Amino acid sequence: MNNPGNIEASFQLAVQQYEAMGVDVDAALDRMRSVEISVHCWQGDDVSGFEGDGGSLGNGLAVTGNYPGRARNPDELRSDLEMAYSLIPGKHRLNLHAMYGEFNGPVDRDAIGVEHFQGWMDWSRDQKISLDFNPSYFSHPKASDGFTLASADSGIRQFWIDHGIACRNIAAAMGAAQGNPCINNFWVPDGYKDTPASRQAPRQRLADSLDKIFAEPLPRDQTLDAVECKLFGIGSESYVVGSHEFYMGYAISRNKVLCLDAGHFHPTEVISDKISSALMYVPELLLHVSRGVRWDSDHVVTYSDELQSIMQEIVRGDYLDRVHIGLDFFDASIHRVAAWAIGTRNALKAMMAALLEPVDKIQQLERDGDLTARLALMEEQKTMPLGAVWNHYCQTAGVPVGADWLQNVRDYENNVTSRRSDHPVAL
Ligand SMILES: C[C@H](O)[C@H](O)[C@@H](O)C(=O)CO
Ligand SMILES: [Mn+2]
Repeated sequence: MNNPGNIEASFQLAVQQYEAMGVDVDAALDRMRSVEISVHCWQGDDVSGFEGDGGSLGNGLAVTGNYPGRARNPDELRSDLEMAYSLIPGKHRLNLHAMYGEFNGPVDRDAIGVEHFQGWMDWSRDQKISLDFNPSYFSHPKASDGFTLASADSGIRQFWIDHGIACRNIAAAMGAAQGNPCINNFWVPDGYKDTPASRQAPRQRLADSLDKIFAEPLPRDQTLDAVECKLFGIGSESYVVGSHEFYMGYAISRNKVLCLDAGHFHPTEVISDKISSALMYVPELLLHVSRGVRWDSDHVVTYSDELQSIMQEIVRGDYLDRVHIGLDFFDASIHRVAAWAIGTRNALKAMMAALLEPVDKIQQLERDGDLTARLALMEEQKTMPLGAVWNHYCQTAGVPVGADWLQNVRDYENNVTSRRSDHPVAL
């Protein structure tokens, strides 16, 4: 257990060190408090959803691990999320997928409505947690050949267009209820395992389907449409219809939010370097902060160089108002609440490090052509006492300091998640 007095004393020393570097720690903490991370619901149940048809995960998504105690219904998922939020400093959002509605019987995806998300909306109001949303274009019989909105079958396309329209209306209702835009992110898995004969035709169909979905303008203070590209998936190794170039062009030409997922590019390609380019041409970005290991493996976000670079880019470019930060990982080999806590705390810690940089100073050095001092100061940043400021931030936010949160998860595991059987429980 961390000692509160030591935490405060370490913080005061850290403030002096940052001040000596020209950094205003109070100002950084003020900005930090306004950073909202959209926590993804799907880490809590291995992307299963609550449609109750026992269908398996498909369309290029794979979750590995069999740690006991996944959430089996919305109440369990909400309970697990509340536990996770209690370990994370600040006020954050929830990113909900359409397959997580409360359906009380078979409701196909083209027929979902706001009523199926009323429970989530009530919960979000009570918890003061804003919602984001996603249509679910996977794990469904009408996506079993790997094609949805880009299908050559007009009936299949229409089904998924109707799903997209239904999801936009749900997202707009969520945004109206919460008083801020619900980001509605479209990830469409369509693609071929092997070399296509026409790369063009599916892309024309995808653009046409999306145009039909987005035909009705919805108030931007209620919902913002985002589109997410991908390089390849399991089973779509040779060709993904919604590639980076496809969605970059689509987002620019249709004034949409572009979603960049850290696991959706070549292994050595980083999204941190795309942020400033994309924001020259699209109004806003959504990030899916993830961690690919050799492929888009959706590992829990660690405090990696790329995570730090992503947050540095957001801060150095002054993009905090134009970049929405969401998470996208799913690991079933460790406790799922711990996965949320580790990944979200790391994302926030990296944001704090970026906010504690002497940005004006290093950018001035760069303008002056003093690249030696620029590198020297950037390197000094790496051993500044970030941990002391982070611990203070956690303590004052009323969440566990250091690794103390792990005991909370252990207690929750003993009292709650370990008592769940592996069999789904009906609502
Ligand atoms: C479940 C999510 O929508 C999904 O992970 C998507 O965002 C993605 O990244 C697919 O690879
Ligand atoms: Mn993603």
